Amino acid sequence: MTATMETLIGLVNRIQRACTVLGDYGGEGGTSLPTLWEALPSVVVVGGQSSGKSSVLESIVGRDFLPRGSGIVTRRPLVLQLHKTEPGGQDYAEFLHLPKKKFTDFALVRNEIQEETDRMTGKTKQISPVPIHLSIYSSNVVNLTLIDLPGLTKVAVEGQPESIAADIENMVRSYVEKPNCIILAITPANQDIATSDSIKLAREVDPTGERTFGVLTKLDLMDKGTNAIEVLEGKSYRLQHPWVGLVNRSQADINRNVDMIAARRKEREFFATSPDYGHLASKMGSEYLAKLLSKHLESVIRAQIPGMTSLINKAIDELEMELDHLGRPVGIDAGAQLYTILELCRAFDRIFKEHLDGGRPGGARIYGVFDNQLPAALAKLPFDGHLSFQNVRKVVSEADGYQPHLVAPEQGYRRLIDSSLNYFRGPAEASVDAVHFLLKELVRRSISETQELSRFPALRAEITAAANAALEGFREDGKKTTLRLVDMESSYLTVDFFRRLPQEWEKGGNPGVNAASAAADRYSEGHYRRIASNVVSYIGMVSQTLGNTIPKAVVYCQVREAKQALLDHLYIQVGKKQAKELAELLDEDPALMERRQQCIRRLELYKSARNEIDSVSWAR
Ligand SMILES: Nc1nc2c(ncn2[C@@H]2O[C@H](COP(=O)(O)OP(=O)(O)OP(=O)(O)O)[C@@H](O)[C@H]2O)c(=O)[nH]1
Repeated sequence: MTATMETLIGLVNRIQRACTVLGDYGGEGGTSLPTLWEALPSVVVVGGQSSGKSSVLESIVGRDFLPRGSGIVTRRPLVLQLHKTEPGGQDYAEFLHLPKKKFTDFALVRNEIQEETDRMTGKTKQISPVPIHLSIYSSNVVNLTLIDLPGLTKVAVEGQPESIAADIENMVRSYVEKPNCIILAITPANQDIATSDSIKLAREVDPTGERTFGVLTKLDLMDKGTNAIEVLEGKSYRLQHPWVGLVNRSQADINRNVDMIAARRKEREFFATSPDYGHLASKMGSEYLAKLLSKHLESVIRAQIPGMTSLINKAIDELEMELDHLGRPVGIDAGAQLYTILELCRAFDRIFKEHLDGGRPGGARIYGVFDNQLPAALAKLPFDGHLSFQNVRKVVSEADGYQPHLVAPEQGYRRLIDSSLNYFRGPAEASVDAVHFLLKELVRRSISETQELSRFPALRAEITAAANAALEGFREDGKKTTLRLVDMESSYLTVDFFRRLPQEWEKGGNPGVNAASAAADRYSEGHYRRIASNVVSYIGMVSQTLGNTIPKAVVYCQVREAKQALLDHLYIQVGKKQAKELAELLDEDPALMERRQQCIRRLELYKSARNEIDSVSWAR
C-alpha cells in the first residue's frame, strides 16, 4: 500500500519537475501549447498573512527552512516536493534551479528562497507567478507536493502597489480554482471563522468543499474559557473533510530556537492533555494532517490517471500534428538541401497546376477573359466612328486621287480595312495581359497554399520571383503571337468576301436605273455608305476569327506553357545556385524555429510523462 502511494506521488513529483524544466507551469506565457501542469494534483496552502502558513508547512516537513519577516515574504509560489528517504541518511534539500547543489543546512535553504525570489522580481515587493521548486529529502516526511503562496492581505503596506491585495488574491485564485488543486485553508483559531479569507476563497472556488481541508492554527492562543470544538467538529462550517487543529511554535518558541521534534512533542501533549480536545487527539496535529493529505492525494491521483493518460495522448497527437505542419528540420548537407528545395518546387507546381486544371479555384477566371472580356472589348471597338460616311469618303477619295475609280475603290478598301485592323491590337494585348495577371495571382495563391513552403520565406520569395520571370517570358511570347495574328489579317485579305459582294454598279443596281444614274450614284452618299457597310461586315468577320484565334494563342503561349514548363524554369533557376545560396534559401523564420523547438520540448515532456505513467500503471 505504502509502496503504491509513494509510487503515485513520486510520479506526480517527477512530472511536475519535468514540467518546470520545460517551461510548463500552467496558464502563463500564452504559448498556446498544451499544458500538463494543470492536470497534476497538488496541495496549495492558502491563508491570510501571519495565519501560520509557514508554520504549517514547516511542521508538515519537520524542518525550519521558510523565510520569515513582516510584510510579503512569499512573493513567488514555492513548489515544495517532499520525498521520503530510508531512515539513517542525512536530510537534504535541492532546488530545481541549482540542480547539482545539496543543501544540508536548512538556514541556507531559507536564504536561497529569498535570493531566488529577488532574482525574478528584483528587490521590489512585486509578486511573480513563476514558481520556485524545492525538493526536500528526509525520512521524516511523506511524499507530498505542497505549494506555498503569498499570504492574502487586505491593505498595501509602504512600498507596495495599491493593487497588491488584488494581485495576490488573483494569483492565489489562479492556483486554487484548478479542479486538481487540494486547498489547505488556514485560519487562526483566535480569529472568527466567519471572517477567514482562506475559507471565503475556498468556498468560492470549491463550493461543495470536496477538495478543501480546513486547518485551524493557534489553538493554544484562544482566550481562556473559549474553544474551537464547534469548528473542529464541522458544526460551524461544514466541509467534506474533517477539520484539523494545530498548535505550532509561538514566536517565543522560535526565538528560543525550540526545534521541530520538541515542537511536535509539545503539540501532541497539548491535544492529549487538553480537556477540550482530548477526544479528538488522534485526529489533530501536524503529523496527522500530513498523513491525511498524503492519503487523499493518493486517491486523487489514482482517480486522475486515466484522464491524465488521455490528455497526454491527445496532446502528443496535437504536437505531432503541429510539428508536421511546421515541418521537420532540414538536413545540413547541400545534397539534402537541394533535394528539399526541388521537392518544394514540385509541391508548389502541383498546387499551381491544380488551380489551372480546376482542382482548385481560380483557373476558370482565365476562360472568363475569353468568354467575356475579349468579346466585350471587340464589340466596343470604335468602328462606327472610323467607318462613318465622312471618313470613308475622305479615305476613299484620297486613295484614288484625281482619277475616280473605275470599278471598286480597291485602294480605299485596303486603307479602310488596314486602319480598322489596327484596332484589334488593343484587345489582343489586353487579353495577354489579363491572363498574365491571373497567372501571377495563381502563383501567389499557390505559394501561400503550399503548406510546406510556409516556413521558408526566402525560398518562397525565390520561387515567386522565378515563376513571375517565367510568366513574363510567356507574356512576351503571347503578345508576339497574338499581334502576329492581327498582322496576318492585314497582310492578305479574304478575297472570297469581296467576290461575293453584290456588284451593284455592274448589275446596274435597281432595275430601271440607267448607267448614267449609276455613275452619279458612285459619288453619292449611298455609295460611301455601301463601302462602309462592306468594310464593317468584313471587319466583323475578322473580329469573329480573332475572337477565336486570340484565345488559342494565349492558351498556347501562356497557359499551356505555365503548366508544362514552369517547373523547368524553376529548376534552371535553382540549378544555378551555389551551396551557400541554397542553404540561405532554406533559412527559416526565427519565430517558427522557436515554435518548433518549443513543440519538440513539450513533446518530450509528454512522452516521458507517458512512460512514467505507464511504469506506475504496470507496477500496480
Ligand atoms: N502560539 C502560536 N503561535 C503560532 C502558531 N502558528 C503560528 N504562530 C506564530 O504566528 C506568527 C506567524 O506565523 P507564520 O507561520 O509566519 O505565518 P504565515 O502565514 O506564514 O505568515 P506570512 O508569511 O507573514 O504570511 C509567527 O510568529 C508564529 O510563531 C500557533 O499555532 N501557536
